Amino acid sequence: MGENGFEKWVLTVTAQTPTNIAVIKYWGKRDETLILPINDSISVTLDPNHLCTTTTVAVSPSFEQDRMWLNGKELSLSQGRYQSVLREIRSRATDFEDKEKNIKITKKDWGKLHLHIASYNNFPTAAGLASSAAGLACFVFALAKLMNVKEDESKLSAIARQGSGSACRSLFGGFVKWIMGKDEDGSDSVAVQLADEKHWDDLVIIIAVVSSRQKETSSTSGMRESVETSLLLQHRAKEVVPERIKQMEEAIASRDFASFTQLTCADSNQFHAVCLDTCPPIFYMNDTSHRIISCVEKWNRSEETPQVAYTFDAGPNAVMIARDRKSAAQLLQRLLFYFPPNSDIDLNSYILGDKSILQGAGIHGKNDIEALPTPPEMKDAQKYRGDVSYFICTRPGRGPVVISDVSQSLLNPETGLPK
Ligand SMILES: Nc1ncnc2c1ncn2[C@@H]1O[C@H](COP(=O)(O)OP(=O)(O)OP(=O)(O)O)[C@@H](O)[C@H]1O
Ligand SMILES: C[C@@](O)(CCOP(=O)(O)OP(=O)(O)O)CC(=O)O
Repeated sequence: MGENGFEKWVLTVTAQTPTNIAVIKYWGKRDETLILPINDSISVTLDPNHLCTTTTVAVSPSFEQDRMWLNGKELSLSQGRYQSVLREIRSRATDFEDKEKNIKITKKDWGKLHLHIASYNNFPTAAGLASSAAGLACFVFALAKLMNVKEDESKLSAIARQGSGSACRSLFGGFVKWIMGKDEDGSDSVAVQLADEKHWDDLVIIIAVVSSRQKETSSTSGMRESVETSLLLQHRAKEVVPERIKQMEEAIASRDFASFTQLTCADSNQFHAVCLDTCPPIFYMNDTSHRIISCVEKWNRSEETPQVAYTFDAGPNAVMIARDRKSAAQLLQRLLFYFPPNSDIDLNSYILGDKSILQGAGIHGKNDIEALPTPPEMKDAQKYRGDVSYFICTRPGRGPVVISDVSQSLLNPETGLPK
């Protein structure tokens, strides 16, 4: 290992990884431990400038056990999923040498050395914004870099998959497909990139973080119950998704927004229909979610061609994908008309992310929100003030990167403890 006799060195790597939103949903496993799905899925990676996980991993002979801190609080790594991922990564570690620092770690050493991991999500954790996807992908990506794992992103995706299914799609930017695979050991259940983030860069994504008090069923247990009880899920996985995957791949390749929207909305609605078809039924969307669907559907129908796609994961938050900046501005006007902020909230904390969309919508202050006209396609002018906590404006984004700027490390380079 270290050859300086003192064994005091700490070696660190910091990485940043995006989150993703599925447009053809993963819902249901055929293997719970390996996390193998019952159908393929497709996602869009979200811009890490607005939603991302940053993780620093460190190794040192002075560490006495594996430890992890999430958003500054220590959490246990004893959970089966973290253990599977750590085992898989360690088994692929290769020799590492830093002559300058006089550090040498052999493949065998990696099995004995302990790790410190500190991670930070720049958005709320466990709020239905897929923190587990970005988090587990970053965990795997950063450790793979530290341990000199020489496998490509698809191979790493098969490891991230064992931490959380949707995490495997966060190993790539742009548009990503998780191929369900056939092998029993899961080696062919991997993510691949369909197109990078520049392929369709007109798209603008607006997320409505919907206020919700109720505790939701976790994705893991929800999908287990659906597999056990929903006949609609069997039909969906066998008959519906395979066809939709083909059509979605074509829609993305040809930037066909009308087909993209039709498929995205239909698939989100079918996923929530499966939840209702589960016994006992699972309700992820709430009244606000339904109002957002209705607003987008009415607007799309009033236009010659669809302007916005919507999709909802295992929670009430809406993710809306607009055709371009102009339609995103018009969407934001509609959303702010129906869901103006409470009086104690300022505009700056109500619209997060790419605030330039606000300018496009002609909204410079809260007064402009109050002055918004009723959207022409709507007769109902009722407002639902405070039903949305905040909006995030973003776009399709890039995949994981290593951050070489040491000032961004979350662990102290001397002690290996959180800064
Ligand atoms: N940065 C991270 N590093 C490692 N693990 C993380 C990280 N962020 C989240 N997690 C793990 O994911 C869990 C939260 O996942 P959960 O599925 O409940 O919420 P979510 O992913 O934010 O929402 P959803 O899956 O509904 O979109 C955390 O309790 C933690 O175990
Ligand atoms: C509705 C979804 O977001 C479900 C995500 O499920 P998870 O990946 O969170 O579940 P586990 O594999 O059990 O960790 C749809 C999707 O992302 O495809």
